[in-house]
Amino acid sequence: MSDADQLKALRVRIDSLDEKILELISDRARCAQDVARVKMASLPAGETPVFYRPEREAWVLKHIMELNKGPLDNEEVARLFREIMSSCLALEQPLKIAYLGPEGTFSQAAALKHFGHAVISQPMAAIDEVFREVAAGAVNFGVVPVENSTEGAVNHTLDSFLEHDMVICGEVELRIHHHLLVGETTKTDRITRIYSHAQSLAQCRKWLDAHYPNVERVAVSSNADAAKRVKSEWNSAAIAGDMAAQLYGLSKLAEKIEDRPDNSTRFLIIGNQEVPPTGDDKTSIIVSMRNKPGALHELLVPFHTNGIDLTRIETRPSRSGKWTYVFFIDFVGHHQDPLIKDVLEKIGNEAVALKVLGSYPKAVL
Ligand SMILES: O=C(O)C(=O)C[C@]1(C(=O)O)C=C[C@@H](O)C=C1
Repeated sequence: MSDADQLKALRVRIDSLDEKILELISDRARCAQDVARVKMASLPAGETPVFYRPEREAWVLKHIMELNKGPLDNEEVARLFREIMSSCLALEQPLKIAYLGPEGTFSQAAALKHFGHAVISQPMAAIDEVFREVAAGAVNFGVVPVENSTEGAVNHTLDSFLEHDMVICGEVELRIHHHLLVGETTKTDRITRIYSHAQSLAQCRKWLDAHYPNVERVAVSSNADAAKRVKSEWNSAAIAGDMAAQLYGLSKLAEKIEDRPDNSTRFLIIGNQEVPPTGDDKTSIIVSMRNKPGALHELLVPFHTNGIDLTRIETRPSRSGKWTYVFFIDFVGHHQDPLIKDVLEKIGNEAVALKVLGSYPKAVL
């Protein structure tokens, strides 16, 4: 067979496989519609069903990854199924998601990674606004950054948890790649100013010291805002990610300029929905202890004696008294697990205040 004939035969095969895939996807979508009907029928009149089920979504994605035999890698296969599930859920209920805007931020990329593209994503001007939109019921969920592997905690997010009653329903981790972006009119040899968010400037500090030591670094409210500014300024550049570059039509003068190649940010999904255990969960709590010597030790002992894996501990001023502090703690397990229940009870007995922010499936993607 000639190359042209081989290509033709392979494309006929691909067409026929696509038809089968389409049939199967449509079948799956009809199943999701039936699921929605069952969820609605099983509720007393007036109550809204819970369509979005993070614990089930985590199971589906993990199951697919376990079954996968290649040639596509696990992450790629899970990403495809993430989008299929996102479209199926949109048939049941289109989710509204608030994120730290403007459009093109890493928070938006995190929201789409977690929920897929079949959601209505709404940019907010500040982290606190994301919390307020969720609390007011104007959106179903919010996506907020909570920690970066290079720069540490995002304090605005931690402080917002002290002011709002919110449930953490999930987490998502995003590898953060920064690029130096310029517009069509930028004179690349005469750059005098580089815009970015303060965290991003910090994440690229060494690269900037080496390549643009004498250029002014200007911190703005977001990377996307930085990208927007360079469009109209011939002597400036921005540090931002792929989404912002695409959105504002900028090109990359230098790629992946973050100082640490593993630079990642963890985001939290906030809402009003308790998530049942999956067997592979994390829990986040806020605790304030009495201001006395050994208070932190006392707090940590029950975790240690029960072999519970702490994944993060952060301290913030409590806002209710001078020199008093609260601890934000993440650990492995679900607050409904008997062992975790026991530990929380012990801590609760010693603490001034203890609040479970939520238990949620560990990030799958
Ligand atoms: O299993 C459910 O409860 C569904 O609604 C179906 C489905 C899916 O497409 O697999 C859709 C949305 C949920 O978040 C979880 C799973």
